[in-house]
Amino acid sequence: MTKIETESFAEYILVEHRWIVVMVALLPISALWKLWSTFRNYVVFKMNSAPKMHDRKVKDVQKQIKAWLSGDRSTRLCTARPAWQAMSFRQGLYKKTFTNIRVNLVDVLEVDTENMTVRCEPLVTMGQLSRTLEPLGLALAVVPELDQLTVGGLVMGTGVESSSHIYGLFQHFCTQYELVLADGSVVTCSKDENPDLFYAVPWSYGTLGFLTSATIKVVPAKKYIRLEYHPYNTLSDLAQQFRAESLKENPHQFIEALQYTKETGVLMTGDMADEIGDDGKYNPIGKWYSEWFFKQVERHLKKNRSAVEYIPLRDYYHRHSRSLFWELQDIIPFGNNPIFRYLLGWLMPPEVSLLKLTQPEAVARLYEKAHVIQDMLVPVEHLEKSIEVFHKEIEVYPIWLCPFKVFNHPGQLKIKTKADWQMFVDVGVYGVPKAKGYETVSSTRAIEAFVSQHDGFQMLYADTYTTHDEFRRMFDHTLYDRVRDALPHCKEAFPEIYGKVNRNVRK
Ligand SMILES: Cc1cc2nc3c(=O)[nH]c(=O)nc-3n(C[C@H](O)[C@H](O)[C@H](O)COP(=O)(O)OP(=O)(O)OC[C@H]3O[C@@H](n4cnc5c(N)ncnc54)[C@H](O)[C@@H]3O)c2cc1C
Ligand SMILES: NC(=O)C1=CN([C@@H]2O[C@H](COP(=O)(O)OP(=O)(O)OC[C@H]3O[C@@H](n4cnc5c(N)ncnc54)[C@H](OP(=O)(O)O)[C@@H]3O)[C@@H](O)[C@H]2O)C=CC1
Ligand SMILES: CC(C)=CCC[C@@H](C)[C@H]1CC[C@@]2(C)C3=C(CC[C@]12C)[C@@]1(C)CC[C@H](O)C(C)(C)[C@@H]1CC3
Repeated sequence: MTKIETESFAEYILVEHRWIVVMVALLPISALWKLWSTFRNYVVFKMNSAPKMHDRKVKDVQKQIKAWLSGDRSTRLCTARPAWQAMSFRQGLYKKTFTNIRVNLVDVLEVDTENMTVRCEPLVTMGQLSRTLEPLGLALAVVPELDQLTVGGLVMGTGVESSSHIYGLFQHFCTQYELVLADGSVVTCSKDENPDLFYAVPWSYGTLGFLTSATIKVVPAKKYIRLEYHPYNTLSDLAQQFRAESLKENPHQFIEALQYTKETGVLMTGDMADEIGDDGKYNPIGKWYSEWFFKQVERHLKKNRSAVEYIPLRDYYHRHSRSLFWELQDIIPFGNNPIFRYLLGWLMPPEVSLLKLTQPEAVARLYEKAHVIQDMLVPVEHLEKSIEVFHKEIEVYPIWLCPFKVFNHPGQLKIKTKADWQMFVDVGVYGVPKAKGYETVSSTRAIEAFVSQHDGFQMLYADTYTTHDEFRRMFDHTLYDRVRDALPHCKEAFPEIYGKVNRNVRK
C-alpha cells in the first residue's frame, strides 16, 4: 500500500494501526449506540406517538426558514446533519458556511397495509426500517444495503439494490414527498400533484427544499431468500447470463454478481421462500461468527459449482453490511479471522459515522491517492466494455454488479430511449487500485468520460471530477432548472446540484 507521511505519533497509530482505535473505542461505542437506538425506535413506534409530533417538527423547520427569510439572506441553506454522520464519502465543506437547518425527524410515521406503503421521516435509517417492517411481514421494494443510509439521503441522492431490476431506483418506488420550500411553505408532491417538483426532487441533493416525509412502496416479505450461486469463468458468459436474467419477463426477485477477476465471477439469483427447501442448506450469514459474505461467495467460484442456500431475510438484505462490502478488510485486516469473529464479531461493523469522525487527515490523503470508491451506472449492454475499461484504468476486485431499471420519467436521469424503461447495471468499485499508472484525477476522469459517452451516470455520494459542463451533460437539468426558476427564493437559498457535489466543496 502507498505510504503516507504522518505528522505525529498519534497520527502514525491512526494510519498504520487504525484497527487499535477501532477495536478499543469505536466498536464498543457503536454497539451501545445501536442498542439504545433500537430500543428507542421500538418504544416510539409501539406508542404510535410519532405522527402527532410530526406536524410540530415540520413547523420547527418552517420557523427556521422564516428566520432566514427575514434576515439578510447572505448565506445559503443546507441540513444541519453533520458531515461525519452522512454516508457520502467526503465531508461537505459547505456545512461550515451555509445556514444549517435542523431537520431532526427520525420516525417511521405510518405503515399502510392496504395501500402497501410506509410513510417515513427523513432520518429513518434502512436498518431501522427493515427491523420495523419484518415483523409485519413486509419489506421495502428495494432495501439499500447499509444500515445507516437514511430515507432523506436516498430520496435526495439515490438508492439501488438487488431487486432494482424490478422496482428501479429509490425514487421509482416513492409515491409522495412532503417538503418545506425556501419560502417557508409546506408542499406535498406526487405524480399527480405538483408533478414537476416530484420528478425533480430525486438527485437534487437538497437543492429544491427540505424533505420532511416520504411515502414509499412496500412488498410482502417471506422468511427466507432462496439464493442460487452460479460461478462463471469468462466475462462474456457471465455478462450474457447477467443480462438474460435481468431482462427476463418473469425474473428472479433478486439479482447481483460479484466479479473477482476480469474473467471470473459469481452470479446470484434469489427469491423469497416461506420454508427451507431440501434443495439447499440453511446459511444464517448475518450471525456474528459467520464468514464475511463476499468471502463465502468466492468459495463457490473456487469450487466452480452452482449451489443453493436459504438465507434469513434480514441477513440477506444486510449481507454486505458487516464487512462494509469489502472495505473493512483494509481497516481491520483480521476481521474475517474465525477467532476474531467468534470473540468480537458481534460488535461488527463499526458505525461508518464514527469511522468518519475519527479519520485523521493522513488517512484522508491516503484514500485520496490510493483508494477508489465509485459506483458507475451504465446501460446493461455495455457491461463487458465497462469491466474492461475499469480493469485498464483501476483494476480493483471484487466488483459489485447490480442490475436496475431506469423508468422513462422526467428529471435528471434522462434515458435515451422511447421505451418505458431501460436496464442499467451499477458497477461498484471499492478498494486499492492495482492498475499500472493509476492516478486519481486522470483515471477517474477517464472513467467518467467513458460513462458519459455511453449514456450512463455517476453516483454522487462518491467523488466526481467532472467539470460543470460535463456534469450538466451527464444529468439533464431541463426540468430541474425550470422548477428552480419557478420556486420562490429557491436559487437564493440553494446552490445548483454541482455546487454541492463537486470536489471543491468536499474535503
Ligand atoms: C450518527 C447516527 C445517527 C443515527 N440516527 C438515528 C436516528 O435518527 N434514528 C434511528 O432510529 N437510528 C439512528 N441511528 C442508529 C441506526 O438506526 C442504527 O445504526 C442501525 O439502525 C442499526 O441497525 P442494524 O440493522 O445494524 O441493527 P442490528 O444489528 O440488528 O441491531 C443492533 C443491536 O440491537 C440489538 N437488537 C436488534 N433488534 C433488537 C430488538 N428488536 N430489541 C432489542 N435489541 C435489538 C442487536 O442485538 C444489536 O446489538 C443513528 C446512527 C448514527 C451513527
Ligand atoms: N445502496 C445504495 O444505494 C447506496 C447509496 N449511497 C448514497 O449515500 C447517500 C445517502 O447517504 P445518507 O447518509 O443517507 O445521506 P446524506 O446525509 O449523505 O445526504 C445526501 C444528500 O441528501 C440531502 N438531504 C438529506 N436529507 C435531506 C432532507 N431531509 N432535506 C433535504 N435534503 C436532504 C443532503 O443535503 P445536505 O447536504 O444539505 O445535508 C445531501 O445533499 C445517497 O447519496 C446514496 O446515493 C451510499 C451507499 C450505498
Ligand atoms: C451503491 C452502493 C452499493 C454503494 C456502496 C458504497 C459503500 C462501499 C461505501 C458507502 C460509504 C463508504 C463510502 C465509506 C467507506 C468505504 C466505502 C463505503 C462503505 C469508508 C468506511 C472507507 C474508510 C474511510 O476512512 C471512511 C471511514 C471515511 C469511509 C466511510 C464511508
